[in-house]
Amino acid sequence: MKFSKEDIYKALETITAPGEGKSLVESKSIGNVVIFGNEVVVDVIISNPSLQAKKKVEVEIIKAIHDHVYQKIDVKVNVKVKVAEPEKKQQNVIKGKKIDGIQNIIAVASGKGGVGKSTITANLAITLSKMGFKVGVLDADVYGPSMPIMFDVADEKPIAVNVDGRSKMKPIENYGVKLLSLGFFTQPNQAVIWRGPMASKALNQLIFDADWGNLDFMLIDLPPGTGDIHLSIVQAVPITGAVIVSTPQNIALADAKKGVAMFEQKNISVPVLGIVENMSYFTPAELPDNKYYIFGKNGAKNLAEDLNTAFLGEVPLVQSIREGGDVGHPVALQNNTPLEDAFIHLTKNMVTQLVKRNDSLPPTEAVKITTMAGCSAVNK
Ligand SMILES: Nc1ncnc2c1ncn2[C@@H]1O[C@H](COP(=O)(O)OP(=O)(O)OP(=O)(O)O)[C@@H](O)[C@H]1O
Repeated sequence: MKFSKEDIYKALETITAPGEGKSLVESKSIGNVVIFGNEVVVDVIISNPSLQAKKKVEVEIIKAIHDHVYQKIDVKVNVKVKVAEPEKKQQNVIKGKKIDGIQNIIAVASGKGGVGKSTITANLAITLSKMGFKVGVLDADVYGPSMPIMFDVADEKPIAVNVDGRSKMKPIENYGVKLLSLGFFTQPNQAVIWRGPMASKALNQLIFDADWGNLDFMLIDLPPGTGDIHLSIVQAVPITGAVIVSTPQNIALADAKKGVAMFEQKNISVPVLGIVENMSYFTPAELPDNKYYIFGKNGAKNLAEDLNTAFLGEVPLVQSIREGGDVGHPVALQNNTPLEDAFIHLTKNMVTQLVKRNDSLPPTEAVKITTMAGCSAVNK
């Protein structure tokens, strides 16, 4: 049976592009169609990153070609996820005032709430500190600042110190990490309603009116979502790169994709260092060789591949991670355990991506951390 590209395109016209109300052809979702004898390869680009959406479009394409052209065609479908193309020139521009003494600022974000962004931030910070870096954490999660509990300093209050004739807030320090959080200034049972400008003013004070000293890394734990606060922070602070945390679950991945798109937007242009998959699988203590993929398998890994960003690593769903956070003793403080290893792996990958990013940045816009390349943490 002979058939042409036109026959294939006609068949593809019968399929509606998800969320577009037009056919795959009309919405320009078909990247390419190649025919090799009895084999047809279709490249399709969709905007929904979930595995279900990819599978659905693949099945529809195969069926349409079989129904409308010929039953026995061997159809191969390559599904790619559409990413908002960052403008090449803009990508390396770091916005905001440089903060003296702070070398690299990393925003940790998630699209969806409750995926473990704060847990990952706390453990990354502790791992960086164990590797010998000077680390600070700014808890900017205005909706639920949890860092004071995770660092076991919930009852502390930052004091004012005099720095060069100016009064500044002194971060609280524990586990080798300096910490400031909006949580230090609110009552634990008080529901504070922050308006965007008010929250960003408070956060600006925690950044610029604080005595952070010299830091290799400041990690900013952002609130979940892609809102007002994020915009205020990225405009005020020269963020070196963003780390996106997601679980492998479809709804979390869809939100993580929005998070990546937010940082890559033309007027934000914060380089995304990569994606961390949290709660990748569960292993019961009594069956240490079994892995249960409760939220789905490899979702964040696939998303990272689709979005052409680095996959930084996976962290399992483990009771001790939750307990460690709740009692103020994060698991990264452990020595010689699989969980310590997981966070070391994650942290090394993040630093490696950061070094790559800084290498490609003009020297005036980002302070290179390649001076720390001698540190065993850096995989160059
Ligand atoms: N890998 C994990 N294994 C077990 N529990 C986890 C893991 N990661 C996070 N948790 C637990 O899940 C809950 C939510 O985590 P966390 O507060 O870090 O999420 P978040 O994304 O920062 O939430 P928020 O939306 O409030 O910012 C916490 O109780 C935490 O201890």
